[in-house]
Amino acid sequence: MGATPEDEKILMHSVLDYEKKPVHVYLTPTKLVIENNARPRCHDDTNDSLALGFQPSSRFISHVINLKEVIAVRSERRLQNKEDKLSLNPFQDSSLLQANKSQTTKAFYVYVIKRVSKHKWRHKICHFVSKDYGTCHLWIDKITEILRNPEWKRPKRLLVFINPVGGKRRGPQIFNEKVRPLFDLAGIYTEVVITKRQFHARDMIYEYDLQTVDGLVSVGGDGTFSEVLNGLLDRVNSEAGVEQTFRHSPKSPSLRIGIIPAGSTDAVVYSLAGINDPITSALQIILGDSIGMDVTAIYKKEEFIKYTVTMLGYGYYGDLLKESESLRWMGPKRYTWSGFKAFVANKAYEGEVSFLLASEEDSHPRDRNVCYAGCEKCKKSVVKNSQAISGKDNFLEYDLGGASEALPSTKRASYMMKDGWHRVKGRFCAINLVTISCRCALSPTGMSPSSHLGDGCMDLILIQDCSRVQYLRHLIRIPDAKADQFDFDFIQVYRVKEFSFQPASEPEDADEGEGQDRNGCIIKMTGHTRLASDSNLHSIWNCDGEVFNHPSLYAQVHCQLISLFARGVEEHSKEETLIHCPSCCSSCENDKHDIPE
Ligand SMILES: Nc1ncnc2c1ncn2[C@@H]1O[C@H](COP(=O)(O)OP(=O)(O)OP(=O)(O)O)[C@@H](O)[C@H]1O
Repeated sequence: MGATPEDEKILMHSVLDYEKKPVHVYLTPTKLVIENNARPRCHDDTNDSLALGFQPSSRFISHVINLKEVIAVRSERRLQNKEDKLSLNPFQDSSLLQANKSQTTKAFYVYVIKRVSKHKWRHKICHFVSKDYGTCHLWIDKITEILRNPEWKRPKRLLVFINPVGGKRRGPQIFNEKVRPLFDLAGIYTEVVITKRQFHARDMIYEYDLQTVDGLVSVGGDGTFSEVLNGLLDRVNSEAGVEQTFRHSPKSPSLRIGIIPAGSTDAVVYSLAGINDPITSALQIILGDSIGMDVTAIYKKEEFIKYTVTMLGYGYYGDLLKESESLRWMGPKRYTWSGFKAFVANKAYEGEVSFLLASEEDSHPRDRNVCYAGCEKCKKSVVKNSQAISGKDNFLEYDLGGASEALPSTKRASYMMKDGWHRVKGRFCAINLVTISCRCALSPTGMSPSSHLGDGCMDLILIQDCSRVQYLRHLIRIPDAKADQFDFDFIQVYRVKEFSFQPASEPEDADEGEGQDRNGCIIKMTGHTRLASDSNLHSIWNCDGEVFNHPSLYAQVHCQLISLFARGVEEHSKEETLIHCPSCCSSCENDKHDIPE
């Protein structure tokens, strides 16, 4: 049961029927408190709608509804009018409707979210009946007024982009059947655009009057979200006069982005919510949940290419993507097949990786400190980052010595140069750089399970040239939440702020080092001896699931550059408490008002 709101101001009190029993109901600025009828009455029940000063007592409270988790409140009459017009009310089963027809004006419904299983949200309907029309409408008006509290930042108007070809091509259907009815219920106006081509969403964001909306919504996979993100960041930076030069400091947009998963991998949504469930994501948008997420800017040499949020993968994940692009007709299964082919090919690529370590002494990719909703590490990082930005160029300000000592037993084969950069040269099966954990259905804890959404760091995973058996041992640990997928001699992991890669075979190698101290030793990672062939010379980069053909790449992360309509992954133990909340489990179990999936 939630905290007793005895210390909260009581805005309203009435005796109402709830679950067919008379109960005392109290309204506070944040809660609806239901007290069972065992409490002795000290008020005239016929005129108690504003019985201020009558406090609930924790001894009698049977149910607390958190108003921050209320989607909407509706009168029964409004629902019945809608029912008459549409002949089907998606939020109510017909038996309940029939039963209530005799009380057309005295009942109201409170739609509140409920947690139905690990990370999955639905909504339930709490049905209240008052003695008269006036009391009923007083309750509706007062709750509606609280829900409109501007501090709760709930969106009222959204620009929605739906990719009709992403994933299993169900984007429009998912939006119309699962999301739109919830947005309508919450009174959110949407302008919907079904994208007609690649970059349609991005180009439209460049032109659209963004002042007229409270947020953008991407209905699709990671590629669609990436377009929306890049469109918004390009637009905001262009308007702010920020040139996207090498290592620029992008401006943070005030508009938030929501994501309704309808793609193949949905790694961003998975990492944000722990599940790729369109209804859960829609409910978090409605509640106005906000979370800051890191964004990585990537450059080819010094030329800005784009912003990314999930992963940059060279070698295994680059080859996998290259293969999968020609197999789009297979839908999401193409990744399994391409992954198998890339595994069998077992290629390794030569090059030099350079990186600037993060200064967080207490943080590294193997610390098992998972990022959950309300993550303290992310909260601290945003403050620390804003202090760093307000200082001068932070390029050489990281405490590299401290960070080096703090890293755990990870095999450290890098060499730190005088300029603070670490270098690793060798042959790599995979170079993976993740900005967030990159969870997905195949890997529920992600490519880097301890990566944070908003700590201003990327996790660098270097997989040295190794045998198929060794690589397979690593791969099979990825979906296993208890195993350490990085605990191998051929894998190194680092938490970094900046990164660059130069392939050994690129002609541009001749120019490298301009303006930087490149003197000093490079520790070589020795791998298996292979016969070099042309196809082994270089891979491509997999950037958020999109191909980037140029092997040399530079990446810099920006702490919580973007705000999303999301809550973060709720910790399982906390969720269980909520699911089995003794005060509400009976109404949760009895609820049968889900939108059909
Ligand atoms: N009408 C369209 N026709 C062709 N391509 C489109 C259209 N609309 C959007 N796109 C492009 O489709 C690409 C793939 O979309 P998306 O990433 O959403 O799906 P996915 O690849 O199946 O999912 P995921 O990225 O999660 O694996 C994106 O790059 C997007 O720009």
